[in-house]
Amino acid sequence: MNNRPVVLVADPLSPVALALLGSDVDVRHCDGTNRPALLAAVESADALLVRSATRVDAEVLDAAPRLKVIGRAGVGLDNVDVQNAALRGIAVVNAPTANVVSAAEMTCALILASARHLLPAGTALRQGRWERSRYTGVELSGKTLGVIGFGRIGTLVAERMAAFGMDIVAHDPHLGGVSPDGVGLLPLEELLRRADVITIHLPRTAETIGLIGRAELAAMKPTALLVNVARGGIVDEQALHDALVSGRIAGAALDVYGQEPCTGSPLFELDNVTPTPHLGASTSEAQDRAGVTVVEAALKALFEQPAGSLAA
Ligand SMILES: NC(=O)c1ccc[n+]([C@@H]2O[C@H](COP(=O)([O-])OP(=O)(O)OC[C@H]3O[C@@H](n4cnc5c(N)ncnc54)[C@H](O)[C@@H]3O)[C@@H](O)[C@H]2O)c1
Ligand SMILES: O=C(O)CC[C@@H](O)C(=O)O
Repeated sequence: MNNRPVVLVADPLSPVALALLGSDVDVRHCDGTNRPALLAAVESADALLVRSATRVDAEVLDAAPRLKVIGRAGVGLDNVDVQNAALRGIAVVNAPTANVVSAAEMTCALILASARHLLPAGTALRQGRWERSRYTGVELSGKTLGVIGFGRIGTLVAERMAAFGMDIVAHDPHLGGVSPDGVGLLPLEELLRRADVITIHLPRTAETIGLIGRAELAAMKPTALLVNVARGGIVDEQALHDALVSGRIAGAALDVYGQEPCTGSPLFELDNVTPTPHLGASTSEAQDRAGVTVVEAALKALFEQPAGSLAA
């Protein structure tokens, strides 16, 4: 069928979501991280579907005269120029709840892995070294978890880690001093001083970039573990490297990086760092939910008449 709206899929989406696109649209694929390919393909696109890898900035919007809707299959919208899209009348839809359980479970996995040195101990064993005393860990029960950003994922992490016997404190200035479930809200400096494990669950915004830098790392306990499953750039990676090398803090687990994909970093050389390649949302359940949410929203934007235009 000719004249079908073109839906450009620029990051891998779940097969369930792709099947839902159906035959009323012309589905095309490109690698959104390949800039020339993206700029060429978006020219004929009526809808653009992405995850976190494709950057949808002014240059992409300039190259997309037909675009009506951008679907972001996940939570963070920091890779989409939302304001610019709005000025052009392009709808932007995301899936704000689709992957939050997966991201929270990933965070808990990284907290446990860091506390018990699972990655370096397993790596040593694969290399033939049985290093039991080197990898003595710490218990989490009775320790304090500091959650920076107490929204959907931060709350889910707190609930889960409370089941391990952790005391929970949080920092979130946007909650107006009132936290769900009576969790103590603290100023950032106090949380940094008190927490044994600190986990970050913030959007990347002008306000949060560089929020955890040298001064904040210096305020933490020398035994502290820092976990970031939110966004790269919120933690200053050079300052973190220095703090980990000098023993200023004990360890870190990172799912996200200032530049992605990140295939080489001095942080990856350190035994007390547990790195993962932005896997927080990478479960089949989360990807199905996120993909279906944005496909449904994109089809609605393409085929439903906006209110007020029906009589025209
Ligand atoms: N690693 C992954 O795969 C993965 C998966 C999902 C989400 N994420 C990231 O996690 C982030 C958080 O997701 P969410 O669903 O919990 O979002 P959310 O909007 O529910 O919660 C974010 C919280 O951060 C708070 N906040 C904003 N600025 C702050 C600041 N300067 N200091 C303290 N708190 C601040 C907000 O008030 C809000 O309560 C997303 O924006 C996304 O970037 C990563
Ligand atoms: O699956 C992805 O692309 C990661 C998405 C995740 O970082 C999010 O913000 O939802």
